[in-house]
Amino acid sequence: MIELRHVTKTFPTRDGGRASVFRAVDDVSLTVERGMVFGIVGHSGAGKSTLLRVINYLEEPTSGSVLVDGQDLGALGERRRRAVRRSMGMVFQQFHLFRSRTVLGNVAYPLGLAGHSRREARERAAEALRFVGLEDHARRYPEQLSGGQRQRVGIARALATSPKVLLCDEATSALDPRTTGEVLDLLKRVNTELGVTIVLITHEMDVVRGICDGVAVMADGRVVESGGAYDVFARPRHPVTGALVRSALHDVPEGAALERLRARHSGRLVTVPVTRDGTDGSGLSRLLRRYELDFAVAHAGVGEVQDLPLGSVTLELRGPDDAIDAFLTELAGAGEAAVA
Ligand SMILES: Nc1ncnc2c1ncn2[C@@H]1O[C@H](COP(=O)(O)OP(=O)(O)OP(=O)(O)O)[C@@H](O)[C@H]1O
Repeated sequence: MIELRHVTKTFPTRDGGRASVFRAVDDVSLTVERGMVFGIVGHSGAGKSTLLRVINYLEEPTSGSVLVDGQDLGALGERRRRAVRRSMGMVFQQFHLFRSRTVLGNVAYPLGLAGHSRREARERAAEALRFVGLEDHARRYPEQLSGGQRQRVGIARALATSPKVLLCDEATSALDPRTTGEVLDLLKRVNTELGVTIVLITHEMDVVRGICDGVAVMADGRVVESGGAYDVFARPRHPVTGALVRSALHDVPEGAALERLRARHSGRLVTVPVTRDGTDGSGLSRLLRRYELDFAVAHAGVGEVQDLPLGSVTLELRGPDDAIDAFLTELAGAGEAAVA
């Protein structure tokens, strides 16, 4: 388990020529349970990378504490702190592989640093490469691999030392959508088959949607909300979360998209959320039948988070005005309608 208690990280800066401090991470407390895939999301500059680097003390927090399995990293001696740090592997956006070493050499490298014999290092590296499906590429050099394969080498290297935790810094941001999916599937396997806890940071909601159990949303150095991935996305309480969710689902027509819908559909438009416990298709159709309303689907964006449906459909309602009003009132009463 990883526990952050009131963690703050400041950097010296100059404010109009005056020495000042910048709070990259500002009083963050959160808990990542063992065995979880935990996502930290937010826009660029929100403080995600700094927070991730604080977790394994690549950056020492200015104040607050980081506890890993109950051990306060700030209170440990150098030797024990290094041992805890070694139990956390790291995966980077730009892979950070040695160009002059083979794939096997790259994966074996941290094992050599950790004091394993050359033979043992190579055996364990070969095992890690098998896990990521690159055993046939062991003798190649990073340049001869695709971006997705390079990242799989990066993951194999992080796994070679058998970490309990994997910290992933925008691990898929340099990859195309299909390769992103493959790397996410691999990370999910690392989690379920090897029992490794994963903390990942990303600005892509699709990454979180794909594999995260829990999520924390960061803005201006702070965690503005956190919880189960589905709950946070289904009921965003902070505008940053709302914007991130909308940009991933594209489910609520706004601005020019809404104007285009209005030009195409002369009837009343209503956007209805689709959630696991809210209006599902059958409840909606029952309600439409009850008010004898006809409809056309104007827009829809429904995806999955943690294997559960999430999104919205926008309907053009057709029928008498008073029936539509009554329908909308009932829908709003159930806390479900957002009229477009
Ligand atoms: N070593 C440093 N010295 C000064 N400022 C820093 C340092 N590291 C980070 N910062 C500042 O802290 C803020 C948060 O940076 P951080 O990289 O953690 O954000 P992020 O959410 O990961 O964004 P990005 O995805 O763009 O990297 C930024 O404004 C950045 O300029």
